[in-house]
Order: sequence, then structure tokens, then C-alpha cells
Amino acid sequence: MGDPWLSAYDAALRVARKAGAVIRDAGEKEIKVCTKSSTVDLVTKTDERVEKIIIGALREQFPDHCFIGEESVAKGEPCNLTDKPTWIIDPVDGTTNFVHGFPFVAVSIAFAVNKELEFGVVYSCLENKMYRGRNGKGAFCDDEKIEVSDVKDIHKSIIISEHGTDRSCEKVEKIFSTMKKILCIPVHGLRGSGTAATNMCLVACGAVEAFFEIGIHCWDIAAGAVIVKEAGGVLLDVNGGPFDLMSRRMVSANNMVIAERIIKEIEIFPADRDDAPIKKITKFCKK
Ligand SMILES: Nc1ncnc2c1ncn2[C@@H]1O[C@H](CO)[C@@H](O)[C@H]1OP(=O)(O)O
Ligand SMILES: [Mg+2]
Repeated sequence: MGDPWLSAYDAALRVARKAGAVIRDAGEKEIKVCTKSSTVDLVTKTDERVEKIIIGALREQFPDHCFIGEESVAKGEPCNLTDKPTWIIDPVDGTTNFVHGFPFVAVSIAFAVNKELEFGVVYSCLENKMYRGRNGKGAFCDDEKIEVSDVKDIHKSIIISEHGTDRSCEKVEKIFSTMKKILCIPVHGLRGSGTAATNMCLVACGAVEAFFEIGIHCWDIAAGAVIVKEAGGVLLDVNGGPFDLMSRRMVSANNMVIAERIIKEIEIFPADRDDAPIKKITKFCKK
């Protein structure tokens, strides 16, 4: 048999580039901002429009496939990963960055079959960098093959984490307590681009040693997970167990030594799974 998912992969690359161009254009104009799960969980017309463009194009070519998209789920569509060919899409990863003109915004498109991720595409559209990875076929940034860093000494590492959009003080305290402990190991630095998809690509190309977060969603990390794995990295749960795409928690790292060292410091807090019963999120827009 030939390559069954090559046309899907090509379609993902094409539509990611198109979506990125729409985001770039929209960023030049006035952006109307609404909020979702909290007053700092932002959404714009561009998020919704770009998701429609991506899903519309892919559905036309692959009418039998399933789709999980950030904005569709926010509107109450299910977020269940089945064995069917399924696209997992974040149209604008880093919406807060997009709204503020902070220059890291990514289109994230992943594809899974039998619950296994087959490929992932992350288009960092303001930098114009196309990251991509296919199961068993390596990871690339544009035409260059990428690999994770070979650092094993945590003291020589840069670690990324983010604080997300849930600002309950208890969670924020745990997040900053973890960050403080990691900083005091000490590591060379702590960073965060504001987009989980881009953060994972930074692990994949060796710019940082690890990225971890609790609270992220499957659409933030599905494409990045393939890219990290194909670049030679590892994915784990924050408790050291196996990575679970729907669990809303993840450690991605260049190797197990770094991953396990970070895991020792992570203060875990609960996050509802992505595949928990549906909750439609009410959107608020200022008149
Ligand atoms: N509640 C949450 N907690 C943590 N991260 C979240 C989150 N909701 C979204 N994210 C994602 O995590 C990164 C920043 O923490 C972004 O990729 C952001 O994606 P978004 O821009 O698509 O919402
Ligand atoms: Mg996102």
C-alpha cells in the first residue's frame, strides 16, 4: 500500500499556510475581542473565521473524517477522540498574543487515526516558520530537519512553562511555586512564548530543553506532540506516567533525564479532562 495519509498531510500544510495569511492580515486591522471561560480567556472573530476556513477546506476533501476544533468545542461540539480519522485543530494558538501584537501566534493542525497521532503541522505565522512532523518520518522546520537538544544536565537547561487563563489564586500559586522551584535548581532560564504549539516546536528544534503545562487543551498540543516525538524528544504526563492527549497536562522534553528532573518539582492541580461531558462556554462581547 502507498502512503495513505500523504494527501491529508499535504492538505494540512496548505490550509495552515492559508490560515496563517488570514491571521496576519487580520492582525493589521482593529481586533474585536470577546471572552470565553474567564475574563482573560480571549477569543476574536479571527479565531472563529480561521477555524471555519480550516475545517471547511478539510471537510470538503475528507467528508468522512471527524473534527475537534477549539472554537467548535467552545460552542458545545463534542471533544471525543475515537478510532476514526480525526483532525485536532487550534486555529489561533496564542490568541492573547494575537490581540496584543506579541509576535508568536500559531496555527496548529494534527491528525489522528485509531487514537494515534499520525502527523502534526504548526505554522508560526508571524515568524513565517512551518514546523511539521509525521509519525516515523522525522520533524522539520521549513525544509530543515530539526532535533531536540542533547543537554542532560538540568543546570544547563532552559525550561518553558505558561500560566494559562485560569486565574484562581490557588492554581496560580501552585504554578508559580513550581516555577520558583525549577528556577532555583537552578536552570539557565525560564521562558514562555504564549503559545503551547510554538513552545513545543522550541523543544523540538533544541532552543529549550522542556515545556510543561497543566490546563492546556488537546488542540494546543496535538500537533506539537508529533513534532517533539519526531525530533527525538519525549512526552509524559506531569506525574511521570504516559502522556494522555485528553488529560490537559503534559511534559515535553528533549530526553527522560530532563523530563524526570522537572517532574520532581511540579505541583499538580486538577484540570477537567477535554473528553469530560460537554460544557458549552458562554461568550461575552462588549457592545
Ligand atoms: N486554561 C488554560 N490553561 C492553560 N493554558 C491554556 C488554557 N487555555 C488555553 N491555553 C493555551 O496555553 C497556552 C498559554 O498558556 C496557549 O497555547 C493557550 O492557547 P490559546 O491561545 O489557543 O487559548
Ligand atoms: Mg491554543
